[in-house]
Amino acid sequence: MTGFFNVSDLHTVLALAETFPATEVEKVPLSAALTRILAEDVSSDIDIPGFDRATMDGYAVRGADTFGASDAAPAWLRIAGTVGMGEEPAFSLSQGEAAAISTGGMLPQGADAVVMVEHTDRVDEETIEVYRSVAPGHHLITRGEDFSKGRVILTAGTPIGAAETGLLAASGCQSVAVFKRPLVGIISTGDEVVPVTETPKMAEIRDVNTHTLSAMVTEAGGVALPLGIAGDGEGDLEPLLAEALASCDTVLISGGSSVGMRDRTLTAMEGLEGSEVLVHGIAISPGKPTILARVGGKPVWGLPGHVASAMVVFEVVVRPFLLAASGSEATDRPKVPARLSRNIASAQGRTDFVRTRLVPEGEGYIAEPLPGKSGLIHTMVHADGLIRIEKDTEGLYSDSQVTVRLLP
Ligand SMILES: Nc1nc2c(c(=O)[nH]1)N[C@H]1C(S)=C(S)[C@@H](COP(=O)(O)OP(=O)(O)OC[C@H]3O[C@@H](n4cnc5c(N)ncnc54)[C@H](O)[C@@H]3O)O[C@H]1N2
Ligand code: MOO
Repeated sequence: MTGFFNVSDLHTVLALAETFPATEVEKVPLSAALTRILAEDVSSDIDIPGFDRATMDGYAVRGADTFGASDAAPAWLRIAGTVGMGEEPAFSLSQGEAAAISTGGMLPQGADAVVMVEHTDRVDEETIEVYRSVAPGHHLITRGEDFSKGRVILTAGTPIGAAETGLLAASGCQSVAVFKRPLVGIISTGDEVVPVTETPKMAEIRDVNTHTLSAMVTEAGGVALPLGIAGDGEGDLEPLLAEALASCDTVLISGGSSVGMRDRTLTAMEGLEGSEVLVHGIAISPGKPTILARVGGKPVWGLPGHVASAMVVFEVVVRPFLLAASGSEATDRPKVPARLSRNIASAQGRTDFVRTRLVPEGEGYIAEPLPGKSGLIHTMVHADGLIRIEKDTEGLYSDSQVTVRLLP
């Protein structure tokens, strides 16, 4: 029987991510750029904003003209004009002058501040009283204050969220260069595994992994292509694997990655032309029986069949590869500190990922490890995050401070 001859450390496996190429680049309209990963640096074609702009309704003034102004001793200013929205003022302010302006209006030449309308009174058609002094720069956004022309405003590798979309719009990007979403073929294996459409007979189970893995691929920015269920017989997996490799950037096979008599994933991978098995066994728990092969430059993964193991391996191992392939720089999940509710034992020599619930306690959280076998999906349903226990640690004591990596 084959054994795990060469169990690799997690960091050694993760370092392999950079040996796989990123996906190609495509241009998408700005309206379709949300959640995509920027493939090139973007700079603005204009200063943003392109002019000094009022942030309050009131009067554009020269700040110095208002110094010392108060309710008891207001400053008197002459109204030189009114600024129209979207119009460049055709006049400038001289000493002792003000211009009526609305929020977003362009300051006339000579003005360097805005006084709010509620701090003024109109004496007559030509004159206002100002009751507060305003320093130069007050109540305005200066030209280029958000971004200046030609400066890189977003770098390649940035995930495009709502704010980035707004910035791209402000800088005139109608179409955006993004990495293509990696297409991920997903195959389940096992004579006992039946599709969701069937009621399992005794000794059969419904296919869970196709669905959890598809969801996780989508969440990681990929496109999932479920390809069905392969039986455990000799040659059952090969046609689906060939189909996956012909069309996909990455392939995930769940089940059959261990050392049992019907575990054929490794054999199928080794039988592919030009395949190179890079990993057979990772020093993590759950997830030790994980395989990674390179076939035609593409990663082909054999994930454990146990439902929670497959999810944890995807989260801590496969996801970083997918993000790297999508050009994304952001791989870390948010983490929160928490107080551990009980002792957790851990074997030396492997990195453990403990499924954990978070219970609010005062300003922070208690981390409650979820005991449960890795074949139980409910442990993942109830988990808010994972506690990582390093391989040279024997365990963690109750009440110790831990860091919980949040699951989406
Ligand atoms: N002698 C040993 N046996 C096992 C070891 C070991 O080191 N020595 N490792 C165990 C661990 S840990 C895991 S994890 C599993 C992984 O085994 P496989 O990847 O070969 O997976 P299977 O045997 O095919 O299935 C395991 C389990 O998961 C169920 N399964 C499979 N696919 C699906 C699916 N798509 N949806 C739902 N459930 C699925 C399957 O019915 C089995 O119950 O090996 C241990 N054994
Ligand atoms: O390592 Mo297995 O993946 O515990 O369930």
